[in-house]
Amino acid sequence: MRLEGGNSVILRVEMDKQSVTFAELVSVIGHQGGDIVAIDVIRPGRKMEIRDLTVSVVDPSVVETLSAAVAAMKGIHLVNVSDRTFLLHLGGKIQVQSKVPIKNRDDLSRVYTPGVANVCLAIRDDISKAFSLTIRRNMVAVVSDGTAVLGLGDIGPHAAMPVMEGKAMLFKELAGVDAFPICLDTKDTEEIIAIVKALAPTFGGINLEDISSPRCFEIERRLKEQLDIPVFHDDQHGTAVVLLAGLINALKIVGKSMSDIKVVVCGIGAAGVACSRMLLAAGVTHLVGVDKDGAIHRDAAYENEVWNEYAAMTNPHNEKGSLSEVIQGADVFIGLSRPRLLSGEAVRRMNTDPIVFAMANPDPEISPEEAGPYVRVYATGRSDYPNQLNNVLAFPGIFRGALDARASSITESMKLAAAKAIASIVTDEELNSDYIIPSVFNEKVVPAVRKAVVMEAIHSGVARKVPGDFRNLD
Ligand SMILES: NC(=O)c1ccc[n+]([C@@H]2O[C@H](COP(=O)([O-])OP(=O)(O)OC[C@H]3O[C@@H](n4cnc5c(N)ncnc54)[C@H](O)[C@@H]3O)[C@@H](O)[C@H]2O)c1
Ligand SMILES: O=C(O)C[C@H](O)C(=O)O
Ligand SMILES: [Mg+2]
Repeated sequence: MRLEGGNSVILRVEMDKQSVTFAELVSVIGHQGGDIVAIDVIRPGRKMEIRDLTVSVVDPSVVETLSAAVAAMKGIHLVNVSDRTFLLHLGGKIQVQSKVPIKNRDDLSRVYTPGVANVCLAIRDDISKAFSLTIRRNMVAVVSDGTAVLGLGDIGPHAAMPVMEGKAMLFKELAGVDAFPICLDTKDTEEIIAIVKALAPTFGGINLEDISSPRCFEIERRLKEQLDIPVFHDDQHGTAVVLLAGLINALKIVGKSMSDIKVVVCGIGAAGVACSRMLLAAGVTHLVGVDKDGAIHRDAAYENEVWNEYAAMTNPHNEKGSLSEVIQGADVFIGLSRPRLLSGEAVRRMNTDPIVFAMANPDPEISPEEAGPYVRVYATGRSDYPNQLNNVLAFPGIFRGALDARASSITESMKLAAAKAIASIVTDEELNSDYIIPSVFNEKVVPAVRKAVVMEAIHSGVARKVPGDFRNLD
């Protein structure tokens, strides 16, 4: 059995108490490398009893032998073995909830016909009232076509849904933004643009997610042109914001500056292109991008037009070759590609105090175990290692700020301000190689990002409203 996210399983067992004791069961599980961390009695009984045992294992590969040993015990019927992560997904992770109860005719006639009609007419006469009188004010669409889901690739719209539901949960839990996942059964650029455009009256913002490159660039650009609400491709810009925040702090640890470092970005897709642009805007000059066929350089004519633009703005020495060649002497590696593409041996050939951000999800380009002996600062996109560089640090606060300022778009300066805000949460006293970026659970993150985004929205003229808590600020 493959354990998904966490090393524990739930065994549902039916016990015949006349032929087996609980102590015997505990002993068999312990013998097989399992540790019972929780017990729930599902159906009590004097003779037969059903219990759910949450069993933690250090090595997930023992689950099969452990289950077989339990199933083989006299007086035990192993009803099923479930992964806690799968159980958590039963029936999906979010639901729609009403804000007001409907208890009587009076309530009914106000939330619904006839009362609702006047509200509709008020919006017909002044469309901006949709922001005050409907869910639009606080509602974001999380839109995916399932073509670049995490690092899993094109797994389709149905399989993408758990990630999109997860993003919606994070919006709500971290920033109070209502978000709805929408997985589209089309990969056609024109169709996606038309559908999202048609959906826009329902939403105050559009978060594009896990749409593969290069289509994602065109889809985002065209939707930004056509819509007057923020359109934000999270894998590009959320990632770039967090990456910059992490790099600002990592460079303080190694005492290097943006203008002096050589950066190698691996995976020049949605995230890789946007992160590279962000780094160039932040002052990096020596940046080399590497994709499947090696370094992106100016002597090639790429079918992917974005790579031709990329070649023009990066790789100052027009380096060619594979990742293991161009990594030579690099100060920073940024992985936004696939698992296990970087070897410890390659990291050994980087400059002194190498910084490795292996951000592919769910499995990084190099594991912490392999990178450990050679790196000075190491980060991944995952929550189970130190230094989680994940766009979840950015998108909730960015949309919170954009919605509160009723911004018509999210500008470059809003993103830059968000990156600096995230970086600044880690104080100089706290900063160390295992703490370059605040935790997702750090309660300062969303307010700091929101504030930075609102201020910049006002300065850059895209705010259509000044939130109450900003009215008396200069
Ligand atoms: N930590 C985060 O916050 C975060 C955010 C966004 C994306 N990511 C991760 O980054 C990866 C890319 O995401 P994306 O949305 O940009 O996807 P994408 O499909 O747009 O880009 C992936 C790129 O990797 C390239 N690639 C594939 N094999 C390669 C190889 N052997 N060597 C070099 N490049 C190779 C592909 O050609 C493509 O250009 C995924 O693993 C994703 O989970 C992480
Ligand atoms: O979903 C994540 O954890 C981050 C990012 O959006 C990704 O696609 O990997
Ligand atoms: Mg994503």
